[in-house]
Amino acid sequence: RGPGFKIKMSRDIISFYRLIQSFPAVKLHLTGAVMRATEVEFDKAKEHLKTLKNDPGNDTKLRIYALFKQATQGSCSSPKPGMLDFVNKAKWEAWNSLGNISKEDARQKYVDLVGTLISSEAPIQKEATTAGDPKSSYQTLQVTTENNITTILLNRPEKKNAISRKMYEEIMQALEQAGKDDSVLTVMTGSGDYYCSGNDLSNFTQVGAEGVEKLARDSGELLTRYVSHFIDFPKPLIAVVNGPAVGIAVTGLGLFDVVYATDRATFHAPFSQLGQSPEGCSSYTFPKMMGTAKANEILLFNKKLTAAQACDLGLVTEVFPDNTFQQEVWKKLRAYAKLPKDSLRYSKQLIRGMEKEKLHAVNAQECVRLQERWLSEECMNAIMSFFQNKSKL
Ligand SMILES: CCCCCC/C=C/C(=O)SCCNC(=O)CCNC(=O)[C@H](O)C(C)(C)COP(=O)(O)OP(=O)(O)OC[C@H]1O[C@@H](n2cnc3c(N)ncnc32)[C@H](O)[C@@H]1OP(=O)(O)O
Repeated sequence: RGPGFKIKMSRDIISFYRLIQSFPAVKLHLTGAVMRATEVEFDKAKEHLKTLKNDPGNDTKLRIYALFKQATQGSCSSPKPGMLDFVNKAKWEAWNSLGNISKEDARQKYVDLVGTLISSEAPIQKEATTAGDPKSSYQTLQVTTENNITTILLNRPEKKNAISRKMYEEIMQALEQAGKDDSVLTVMTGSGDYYCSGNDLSNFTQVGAEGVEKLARDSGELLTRYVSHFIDFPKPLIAVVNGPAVGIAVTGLGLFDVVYATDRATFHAPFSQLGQSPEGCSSYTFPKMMGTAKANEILLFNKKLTAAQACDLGLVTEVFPDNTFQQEVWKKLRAYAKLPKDSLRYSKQLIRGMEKEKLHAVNAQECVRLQERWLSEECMNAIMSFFQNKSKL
């Protein structure tokens, strides 16, 4: 058996490429211009294989493996591995299935197969660098994909990442893209010292000619759509809470799958102080998560939680010291992002699926109540106070 047999079949394409590289050097006894050219192509194909971005799947990997073995060692003559040695048996079968095809034929097929894989990726690479790529056109966010993780960075640090109307729209757009892209995990985090100070209160000061009723209706519609994007998000969604969180940035956490927080973070949902009522499905998720009595202190009486308290109540998964927060969290996330993508998606859908209908109903009900609240004197006074610098949370 060659050294490649030590490697598990389920590893990604990079591991697979290492497997191929670890084989003994190819010794070809070929003569003549045409055959030497094929040898050069074969070496080039090995190099090209390194540049593949997407895992071509186990069947193709087995085919590449078999062609490589046939091209370099000839027909398979090793004994068939035992029934329970699944990985080596699959490799042996792939190689053996090539029968007596010549080394030259196998080499040519290897070159052709790698060429097909590379060219099938070419349009995707081109698309990702197009100037009009929506990922690079956000005004209030920075969206990046690296190590199988798409990160949505709330990027209005000068306003403590308060969510303007533009930002609501851009977050929805970023979630739609992240839900469809090749990443395994999606992360939301904040730039600067805050995670997010919640709704930008100036959203309520831009009253058009059609009056405040229209503004309240539009805001209700916007909020319903916004929260729905979290309810329906198809893959694991993780909040990296890098600092204080306020309002909808707290209530929406019940719709994330994992929440990591720095010990500097606080969690504050000051609805009654603002003359408003809960949103982000928190009127359902918070009592369910922590019990009604604990939820009431937060949602009715504006109790601000420390990160440790939020963790005890189940709103936060784990708290980290601020000085090692980023390092520890990202190390964890990079490891999670190596897990099989589809398995994570389907598992999330099983965990959340039964609740979706209920969550949409709660969202709709909360938004109807808020439309009424935004027109109330209590709410208008609170917003005026903030902008007259009379009140801060
Ligand atoms: C379309 C409608 C959907 C509605 C959804 C329903 C959602 C509800 C909620 O989210 S309710 C929660 C709303 N948030 C707040 O009430 C927070 C208000 N902000 C504050 O109390 C404070 O700014 C603070 C405690 C977050 C931070 O205080 P401090 O550290 O002293 O910083 P500054 O106050 O100086 O803030 C810097 C700068 O940012 C502006 N800013 C901060 N948060 C908001 C905000 N939520 N809305 C608008 N602007 C905000 C602040 O005014 C300062 O701006 P300036 O430098 O003065 O221009």
